[in-house]
Amino acid sequence: MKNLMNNLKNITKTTLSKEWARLDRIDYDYQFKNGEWKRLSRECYNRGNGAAILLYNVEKQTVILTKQFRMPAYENNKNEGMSIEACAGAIDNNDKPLETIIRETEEEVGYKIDNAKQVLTAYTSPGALTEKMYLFVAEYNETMKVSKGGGLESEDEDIEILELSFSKAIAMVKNEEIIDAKTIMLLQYAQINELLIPV
Ligand SMILES: Nc1nc2c(ncn2[C@@H]2O[C@H](COP(=O)(O)OP(=O)(O)O[C@H]3O[C@H](CO)[C@@H](O)[C@H](O)[C@@H]3O)[C@@H](O)[C@H]2O)c(=O)[nH]1
Ligand SMILES: [Mg+2]
Repeated sequence: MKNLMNNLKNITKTTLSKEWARLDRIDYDYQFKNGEWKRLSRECYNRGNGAAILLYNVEKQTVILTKQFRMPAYENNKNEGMSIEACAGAIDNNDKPLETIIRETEEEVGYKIDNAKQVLTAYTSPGALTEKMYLFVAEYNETMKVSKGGGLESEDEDIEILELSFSKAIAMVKNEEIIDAKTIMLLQYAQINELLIPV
């Protein structure tokens, strides 16, 4: 690919690990603001992009979230392994974010949605991950519930489905029971744009 930045050249990539996802070391010459060139090196973890969705119900003033074990969070803090998150999934190579999120919503929480709106796009950790997340919202109701959800056994997913009042979810952000970034962004998006109103 053509290099669009003229303060960057001689980019080489070395794959350090390639099991579930790929860890590359990328070496490059970088020109600082003072004009000086220097060879630098950064490790980039590539597990593709992702999509996440906040399901909300205006009549009931509720949202659907998931709870699952996350080893990286547990590794950081043994009390934080069980993570409360908006439904989310990795985007397969040729999929569009919308296709991914429709599929993941059915697999993880059992709702067949027809109307999802993309509202935010965010790098989740641009110093370390190549991942960009596409964030959606959609209304849900009981007529859309088509299966029990819980995730794919074939992928060893073990997902608990939570239906919470919006007020409770916002309170859980404040008291740090919800500490997943994409989930906080989506809940705050809903609050700022008054999709739901916490009491
Ligand atoms: N064997 C194996 N399985 C893995 C590994 N890493 C993840 N998995 C499993 O692969 C499945 C992927 O499930 P998805 O629903 O597609 O993704 P996700 O884990 O929910 O991640 C979503 O949210 C993340 C941010 O919190 C995003 O990073 C990601 O892109 C995606 O949107 C999960 O069951 C997960 O446990 C690994 O290193 N080894
Ligand atoms: Mg998931």
